[in-house]
Amino acid sequence: MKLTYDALILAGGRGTRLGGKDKGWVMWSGMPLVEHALSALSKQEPPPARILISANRNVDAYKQTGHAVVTDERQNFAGPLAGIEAGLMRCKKNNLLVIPCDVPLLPSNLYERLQQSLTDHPESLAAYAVTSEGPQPLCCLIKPSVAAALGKQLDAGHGQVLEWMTAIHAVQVMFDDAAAFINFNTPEAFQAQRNPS
Ligand SMILES: Nc1nc2c(ncn2[C@@H]2O[C@H](COP(=O)(O)OP(=O)(O)OP(=O)(O)O)[C@@H](O)[C@H]2O)c(=O)[nH]1
Repeated sequence: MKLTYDALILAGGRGTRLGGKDKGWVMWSGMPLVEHALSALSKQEPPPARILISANRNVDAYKQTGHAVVTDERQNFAGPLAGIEAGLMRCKKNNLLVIPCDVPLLPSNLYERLQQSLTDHPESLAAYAVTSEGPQPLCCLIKPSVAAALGKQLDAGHGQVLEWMTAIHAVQVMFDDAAAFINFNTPEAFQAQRNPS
């Protein structure tokens, strides 16, 4: 029997390196990044039972995608973990696949590989992607039972994602295709990808 899971698209950041733009609505290859993220999720096998969008601006526009929008409980852009915390408040049963909105080329086996690794390591609370370019801790699958520990971590002022993943002994899952995890977070990154094949 295949497991059911939910997904969370992180689109709640400041977008400072893109001049403060709301990254989910920045266009690339004919679509806003949030639509690329939705497309990447629809290609997962199986696709998520439910998709949540973590956003702190343009909430009504995100709702127009037809998915539930979750805003951070913490003020002033406390970072991606604050978005994950708010997502987990709405997802108490299923594992949660987290993806950032600014990684539009994600592989279609992201969920399958991360879930397999959690199945292989049942004691683990999370699994995240790693490529030859380094860890990609925001491309992760987490168990809902981690919510309380995450809240405490944030209360203590520790917002670093990799630090948290290390603290909870998350499993690393190696993906060969580093290009699939390219982060579109600077004007240069968009420029470099202007003509995708
Ligand atoms: N919910 C939520 N998501 C965030 C927050 N900060 C960053 N993110 C998301 O986390 C992912 C990685 O974000 P970063 O690139 O580190 O930060 P950013 O704010 O998007 O961009 P910069 O300000 O240029 O660093 C993106 O998908 C962001 O939308 C936050 O405070 N809350």
